[in-house]
Amino acid sequence: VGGDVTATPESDDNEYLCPVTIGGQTLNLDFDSGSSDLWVFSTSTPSSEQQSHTIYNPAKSSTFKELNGFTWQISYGDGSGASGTVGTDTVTVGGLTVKNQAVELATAVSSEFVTDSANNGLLGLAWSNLNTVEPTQQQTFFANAGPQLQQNVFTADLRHDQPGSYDFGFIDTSKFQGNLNYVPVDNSQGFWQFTVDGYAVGDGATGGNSFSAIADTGTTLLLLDDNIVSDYYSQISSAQNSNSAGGFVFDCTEDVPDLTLQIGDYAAVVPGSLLNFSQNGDGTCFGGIQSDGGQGFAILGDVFLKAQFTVFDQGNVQLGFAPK
Ligand SMILES: CC[C@H](C)[C@H](NC(=O)[C@H](C)NC(=O)[C@@H](CCSC)NC[C@@H](N)Cc1ccccc1)C(=O)O
Repeated sequence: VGGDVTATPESDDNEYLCPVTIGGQTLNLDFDSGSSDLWVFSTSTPSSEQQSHTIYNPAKSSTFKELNGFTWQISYGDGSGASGTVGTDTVTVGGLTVKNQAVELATAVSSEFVTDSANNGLLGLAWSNLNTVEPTQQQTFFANAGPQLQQNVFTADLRHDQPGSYDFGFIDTSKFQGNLNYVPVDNSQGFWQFTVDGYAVGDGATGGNSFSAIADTGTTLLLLDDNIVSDYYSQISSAQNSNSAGGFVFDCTEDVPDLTLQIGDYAAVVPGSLLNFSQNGDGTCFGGIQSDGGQGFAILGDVFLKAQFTVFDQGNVQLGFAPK
């Protein structure tokens, strides 16, 4: 058994949204391999915060069960967050159904979520030890689905400015070139965390120290150590770190170099075209590479994941990468 679901980018590839059916109601959610809570805008969300969101109404679901007294509260690296109550329901993604899946109803959401009207909640795909439900931590959709999957994996094929896909339970070899390159994952902190062995800017030599990174489908950009960020932008003459823009910008006319991350034997190339991320409207462009804020590991978000086909292998606790 498996599932295949379309991942549709918001403008500027800011997020990728996928239809999820919960108790017969379909909402578009942000699939997030950097967290482990499945939460939704619901009838429990204050009407002032519901705005133009699609909301889940547990009262209309014949399979919803309240988990009395259970609560959740999550904070994200960008300062956003949400909290609320918990129940279970039947959740279907691309034809793959999990019964009695913990569904977290938002009673409060931060402004970033209120104003992001295309995003009606998150479906966490990190490891269940990151789930925030109390008093009893809950399993993710992927953890619950694992036993019924032909292969205990999901894959991500995100694209620039066009729909991509997530597949659960199988690896579609038509979606990538060559062979998959696997790297072991350290899931002790709940992330899909692994080691990057070096990097190269443009066609320069591969160097640098090895560093830790997480694969995070719910983060837009490619967030790296400040030293690597400085090295990269030193190759773009007009680049500057702009407080008003919130990061490194450069003239849109510039030729932006590729970045290669060496992951074991695999050279993961992120083409310059993806590293010229968006236009600021004043002739400058915003870079796809930005600082990881010094939290001790890099966050390989959608800018990186658009350039690779990625296998999140829950059964073997490893990640697989291949060019597309
Ligand atoms: C400040 C909070 C820290 C980062 C930490 N939280 C986390 O690590 C959470 C689970 N994950 C996240 O904050 C990040 C990974 C940060 S690595 C430290 N991934 C999920 C994020 N992209 C979800 C999102 C999607 C769309 C809009 C906004 C946010 C904690 O709770 O301690």
